[in-house]
This record gives sequence, structure tokens and C-alpha cells, in this order.
Amino acid sequence: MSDLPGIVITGASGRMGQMLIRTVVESKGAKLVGAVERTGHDWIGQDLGVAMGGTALGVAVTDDPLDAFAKAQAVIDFTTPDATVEFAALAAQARAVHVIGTTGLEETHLEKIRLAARHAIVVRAGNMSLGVNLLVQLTKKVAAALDEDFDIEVIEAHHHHKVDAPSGTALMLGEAAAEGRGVHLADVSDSGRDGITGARKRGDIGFSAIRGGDIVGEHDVMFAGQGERIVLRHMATDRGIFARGALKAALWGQGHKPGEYDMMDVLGLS
Ligand SMILES: NC(=O)C1=CN([C@@H]2O[C@H](COP(=O)(O)OP(=O)(O)OC[C@H]3O[C@@H](n4cnc5c(N)ncnc54)[C@H](O)[C@@H]3O)[C@@H](O)[C@H]2O)C=CC1
Ligand SMILES: O=C(O)C1=N[C@H](C(=O)O)C[C@H](O)C1
Repeated sequence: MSDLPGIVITGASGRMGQMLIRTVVESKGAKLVGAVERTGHDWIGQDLGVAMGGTALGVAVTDDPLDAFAKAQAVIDFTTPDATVEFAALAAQARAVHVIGTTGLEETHLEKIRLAARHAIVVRAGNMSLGVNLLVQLTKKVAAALDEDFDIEVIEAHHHHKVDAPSGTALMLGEAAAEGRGVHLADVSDSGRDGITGARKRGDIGFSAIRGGDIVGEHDVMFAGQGERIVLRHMATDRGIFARGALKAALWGQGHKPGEYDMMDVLGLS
């Protein structure tokens, strides 16, 4: 057995789960030691490689997360908010780094993750790609340089399966714009325009969401002024960028102190 860090992937059959499995299996810096799916899923009990339509990987898919986490140094989790909260407590119990990519988390979920992070290393980000994390920094800078004569709009587009809006990335970008302006996003966020909304309020940060087809993830931050517009854009065309970022976070987390970190810490951008 190699002494590379052992990784468990939760939500193994999902769009991100399968991409993460391929990324870990191909990596020279980590080994796959477990795969978790929800109780009742067809893949439970099957060899993961076979379930994915390939050759056996020697890892059986399980619905017992604690048993899987106990064998791992890190858990990479792109599932649902309720599952992620459950996994946060179990990863802390197993002393495994918990990398959270799940979006759509509400304050009640975030509070439970914060509790787990008192005893565990948690790395959480609504987007694990290098490009988006750079875009967050750029957004903060441009927002700080411009005043409220420039209206800020965050426009995102995703595949038709996505269940949450605004996307986790759009919220990161909105937070960065608000921080650049020195305001709280909660005080200026406008995400539900429909009907007679009235004119745009000066200083608001607006969000629009497109859902369609197989769009992996696209984000624009628009600064719209009089006679000119600045648009910062990121386009994801391959989920591998998120999976590689998540694996980097799992390895970075080894040996760090308990606490909640993000990709800015991992990428050295903070
Ligand atoms: N932070 C980032 O860079 C990115 C985040 N995401 C987020 O990751 C999440 C998952 O996205 P997708 O893979 O597209 O969704 P998906 O629906 O394809 O996959 C989710 C998987 O989680 C499984 N699952 C649900 N409850 C479970 C439980 N209790 N135990 C074990 N498995 C469970 C489902 O069966 C499914 O296989 C979403 O919140 C999405 O927004 C997606 C891409 C990048
Ligand atoms: O659900 C997705 O697919 C994605 N979710 C993340 C988000 O909510 O921003 C990241 C990426 O855009 C893909």
C-alpha cells in the first residue's frame, strides 16, 4: 500500500463525483480509498469502476460515510446542502480534511459547518477553479476603483439540471463586489426581478440566472456606467477545473490547523 493521502468522494455517481473520481485515480499525489452514494442508489455495493462503465477499481460504493471516512485523510464533497452538513460532522469525527464544493448552502447549513470546523480542517468554496478565484480578486479591485455611477450586475449561466440560484460562484462575485465597495451584500443584493420592479436602485448589486442545456458554468460581472461598460468574464468548458482545484485543496489541507479555509488560502491569493 502506498502512503499517499487517501481520498473519499461523496456523491460518487454525480456529474462532479465522476469527474473527481477520474481526477483522483489519475493523480500521482493521492489515492482513492472510498466512494459514497445515498442510501437506495443503484451503485451501492458495486465496484466503482464497473458502476462507471469501466474496469474494476477495487473500491466498493457504500452508503456508510463514517466507515469510508475512517480510512481517509480527506473527503471531497460535491453533493447537496443536507448531505454536506451530515458529512461535516462525520469528517470531523474521522479527523479527515473536508473539501466542500456543494452550493446552495443556507445560514443554518453554514452554522453547522462552522461548528465542525472548530475541530476539523474544512476548505469550502462555491467555485474551486483558479480562473474564478482570480476573477473574484479582479472584481473586488474594479468595484473599489469605481463609484456607484457604475451599476454592478452578476450574470450566470448553467446547465438545466442546476437546482440553486444565484450560483455559488455568482454569490462569491457579488460578495467581492460588495467588499470592494465597502458595503454588505445582504443590504444591496437584488436577485429576483420580475414584473413592475421599479427603477434600479443606485448601489444595488443585481443577479441574473440563465439555465439551459449542458452549459458547464459561465459568469459575467458587468459594471455599467453612462456611455461605457466593463465586463469581467469566466467561462468553464470542462468540470476538470473544479475537480483539480478540489484535489489541490484536499492535499493542501493536510497538516493545517482546524478551521474554515477557502480556495484563496489554497491558491495563495488571499
Ligand atoms: N464548488 C465548485 O467548484 C463546484 C460546485 N458544484 C456544486 O456541487 C454540487 C453537485 O453538483 P453536481 O455534481 O452537478 O450534482 P449531481 O446531482 O450530478 O450530483 C450530486 C450527487 O450527490 C449524491 N447525493 C445526494 N445526497 C447524498 C447523500 N446523502 N449521500 C451521498 N451522496 C448523495 C446524489 O445522488 C448525486 O449523485 C452542487 O451543489 C453544485 O452547485 C458543482 C461544480 C463545481
Ligand atoms: O452546479 C454547477 O454545475 C456549478 N456550480 C457551482 C456554482 O454554483 O457556482 C460552480 C460552477 O459554476 C458549476
